[in-house]
Amino acid sequence: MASVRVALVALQSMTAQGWASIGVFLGSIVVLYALTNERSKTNAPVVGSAWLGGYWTAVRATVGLTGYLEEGYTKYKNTSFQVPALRAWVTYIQGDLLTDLRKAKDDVLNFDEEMNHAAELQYTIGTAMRFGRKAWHIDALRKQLTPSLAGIFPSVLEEVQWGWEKELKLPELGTAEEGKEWKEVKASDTVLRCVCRTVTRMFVGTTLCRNEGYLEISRDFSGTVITSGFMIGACPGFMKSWVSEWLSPAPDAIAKFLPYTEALVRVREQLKEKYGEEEWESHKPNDLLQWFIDAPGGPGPDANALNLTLLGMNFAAIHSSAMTMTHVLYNLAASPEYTRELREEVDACIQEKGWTRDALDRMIKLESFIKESMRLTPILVSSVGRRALQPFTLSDGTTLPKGAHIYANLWSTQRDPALWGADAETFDPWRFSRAAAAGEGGAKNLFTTPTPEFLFWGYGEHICPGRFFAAQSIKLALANIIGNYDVKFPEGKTKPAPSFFGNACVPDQKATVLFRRREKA
Ligand code: HEM
Repeated sequence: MASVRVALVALQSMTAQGWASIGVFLGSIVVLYALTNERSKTNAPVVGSAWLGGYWTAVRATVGLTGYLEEGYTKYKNTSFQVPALRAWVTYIQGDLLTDLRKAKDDVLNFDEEMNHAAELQYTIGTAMRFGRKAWHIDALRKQLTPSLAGIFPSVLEEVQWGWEKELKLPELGTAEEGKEWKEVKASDTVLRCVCRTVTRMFVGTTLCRNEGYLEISRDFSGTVITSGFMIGACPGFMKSWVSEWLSPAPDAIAKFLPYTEALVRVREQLKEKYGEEEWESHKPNDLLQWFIDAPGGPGPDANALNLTLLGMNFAAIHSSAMTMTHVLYNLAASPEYTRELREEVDACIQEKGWTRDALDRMIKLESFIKESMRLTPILVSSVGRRALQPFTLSDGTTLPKGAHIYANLWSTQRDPALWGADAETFDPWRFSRAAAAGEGGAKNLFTTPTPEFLFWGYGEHICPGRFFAAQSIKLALANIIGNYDVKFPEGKTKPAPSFFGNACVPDQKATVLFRRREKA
């Protein structure tokens, strides 16, 4: 309050000269903004207003991009349109134009450059960690992680079950504490903590996935990168490097993470020497760090390079999975009628196959429920972001100059009645399991299959390589919740609406849900 009072007094005593200086400063920011962003403008129609170089629309789109996406989708179906953002003009495509985006190679429409620009990675993380430059780490995810999903299933299961027990700390049923068995927890925090444990177990194994210090750095890192990237992105180009001096989370996180990575690598090298090359093969850990060390073309046991790449992977994996899972958990807590049906399926599969991957694969309704949540509450409202490295013309005649930014309109596509039926806006949990049971759609019903209608994981060459792991972990965590706990919203509360920030669709960060142990017959 005191600082507000000081500010008010300062404003009241401001001279005409003071006001003029503030006006000139703000005006220069808008002019600089307009001049810098003009370069990314295309000849596509503008949705919103080009007034003040688009600055006003850009400010409004920061928390209301979906409104512009819907307007553009309705007006320009199958063609492109553009909306200004604080960091640049962005061209959105939809419908048939997705084929252009899928076919374009990186030397024309580039993934890395767009990710670096969107999250200002060169300022927030540093150039050494730029997202997709080292293809060896993507190869490791595709060639090692996905085929290892069955092998790592028992450890992921153990971490999921241990993590939820640890975070919820529920009293046993029938103990003195009975009657207080419902426990209220902040949903987004609890999910983030559990997801971080699971991801860390897969990344570096058991040594660190229960180390609270390590988990804290992992959790905080991506969140800080995202928020500081947004703030830096909103500044005119000449200020970015200066602002990032204050905001970049990279140096701190890299320094804190390094001793852990060094210790892990050192122990592995010592063990390798002890066992000898041949025996090491059957003893070495089955985790991401080891796949990175062994990756052809990778850095080998260079702890500095591995440290940066692991942090980059944290950035890609943790908040994306946690936000997705929180959206799904809200849908679950909001619908006890669906939980009953899901529980029947989970119980039947576990009874027949135990807690195995086979059982999980048979939970078709659960997968449908999760996919429906991903469809209506995705974590990004536009995806498949690319930056033009050279001029490129889309098949509707839109010309992208060098430096232009292009995205697929995920939000409107995933809720278009022409693609999903008249009830496109309704949460229909069995939409995909029903189609599968009717023999319609085949693999299109799976929650990991990208299609031009389901852009949740991206599309084309850079489709998320972690999606099979992410989807399996989320499904497993949900099956664990349904099988072992009851969950609902507190009395009088319903599912909270997400909030929108830039391109992100963020599940409510404050809402609570109630958990209790499930009473089993
Ligand atoms: C629900 C969780 C996740 C979501 C929604 C998600 C979504 C995405 C999306 C939309 C892209 C861009 C694709 C494109 O532009 O076409 C992407 C790329 C990527 N994702 Fe994920 N992701 C998730 C989890 C993960 C996990 C768990 C990992 C690692 C284990 C991961 C690693 C990556 C990497 C490395 C890329 C860059 C691919 C490249 O450079 O070609 N993601 N993800």
